[in-house]
Amino acid sequence: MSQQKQCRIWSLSGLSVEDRVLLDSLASLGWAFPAEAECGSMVGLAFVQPKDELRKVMEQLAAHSRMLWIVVCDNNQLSELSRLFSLGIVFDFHHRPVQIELLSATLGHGLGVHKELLQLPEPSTFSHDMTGLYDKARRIAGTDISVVIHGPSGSGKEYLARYIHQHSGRSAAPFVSLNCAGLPANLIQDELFGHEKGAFTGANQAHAGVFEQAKGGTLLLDEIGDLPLELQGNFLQVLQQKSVRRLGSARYVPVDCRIIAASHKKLSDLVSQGGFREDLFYRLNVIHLEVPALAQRRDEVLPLAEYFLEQYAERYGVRKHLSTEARFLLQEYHWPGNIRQLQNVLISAATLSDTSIISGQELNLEHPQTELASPLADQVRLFEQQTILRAVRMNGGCRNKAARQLGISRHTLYRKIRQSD
Ligand SMILES: Nc1ncnc2c1ncn2[C@@H]1O[C@H](COP(=O)(O)OP(=O)(O)OP(=O)(O)O)[C@@H](O)[C@H]1O
Repeated sequence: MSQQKQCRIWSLSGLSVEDRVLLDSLASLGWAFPAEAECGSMVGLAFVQPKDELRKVMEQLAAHSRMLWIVVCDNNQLSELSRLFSLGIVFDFHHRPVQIELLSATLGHGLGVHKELLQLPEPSTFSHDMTGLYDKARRIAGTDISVVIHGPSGSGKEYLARYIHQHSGRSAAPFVSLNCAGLPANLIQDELFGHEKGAFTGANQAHAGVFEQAKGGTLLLDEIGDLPLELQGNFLQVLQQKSVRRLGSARYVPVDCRIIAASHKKLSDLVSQGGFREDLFYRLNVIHLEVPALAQRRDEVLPLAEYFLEQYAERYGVRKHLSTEARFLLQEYHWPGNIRQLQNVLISAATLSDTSIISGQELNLEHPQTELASPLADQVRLFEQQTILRAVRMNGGCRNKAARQLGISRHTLYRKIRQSD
């Protein structure tokens, strides 16, 4: 179902006949009201009835404060409910009798605003492989199956996880991410499971762990391969029991979130090396998604670069363009830091370049490290191959033109290409 004109319906004590007529009119303007579980929308239409206890209304809407609420109520309830407005929980009010066109416009505006507020990532996939990956992600988004995403740092693992969340029935609830790398075990434990006030010296306040924070939504455990072995056991227990207990508490809280684990290390390798529990691996790795390094999807480099420049233009009102040389260098670079590095390179070049055209030099790309350990002859051959490849690409694939540019005969160029194949 298209998410474009979806909104969630909420009501404490059912809908009146008048409200149902209103919904029919909205439907005729293209609005859909899917069930909560299928609804990808972040905007909700809350119906408040004259007999509703306003305190309860407030509590319930505040509990779903990530939703953007538009309230339909009676005129005399407006002043009391306006507190919700000042708390930032309600986006707008419409009082009965409602003007349908105006309400429809408010809902549309709400959808736009919410999307911007959360900066939901738009899928920008420009290669066949990546489109396939995102298609797969969309297919599994509707389920609660555990997913493991593997790929190098900066390649877009979290982006993909957010995409799954955004396309799931859980999108109105929080997306919470915890990076398990580089934190001492006791801190990770605290972040995962939380603690009660007074659970240890210095625990001045109760703290909800990420399982609780992600209630109803999605929990991304990034760099799960770095989770200490002793905590892997606790984590598995949470998954099996579907409940979590804060440190210092006797109470188990039900866990209601989809788990996505990401790692730049291959979990199956860690299992065989004894660094990751096999039972946890099988529990998590129901669906495996592989995000390739940017260097393995070179056809995406230039479209992504253009996409980042467009984003820059939208944000700063200045559209910068890439010179031919800059395009060529971007295409040739080895991108050890993947999409994150590409994004940083473009933002910095767009900011620092004096003119509207970004030159090759302004990209400030360091040269790829050649293997100094390899013999000189191999390095020369590698350099020659790269130069030829570059010349052929720069000449739109025409080998005759490339040979002319390189100052060698057509036969020599063909021979060298054959040798490198
Ligand atoms: N398909 C995409 N289109 C646009 N931007 C993307 C895409 N994939 C990733 N990005 C951007 O690239 C940057 C790095 O992505 P992300 O944080 O998802 O990588 P990661 O693999 O999770 O990195 P790390 O392992 O270091 O946490 C982010 O700013 C993200 O918005």
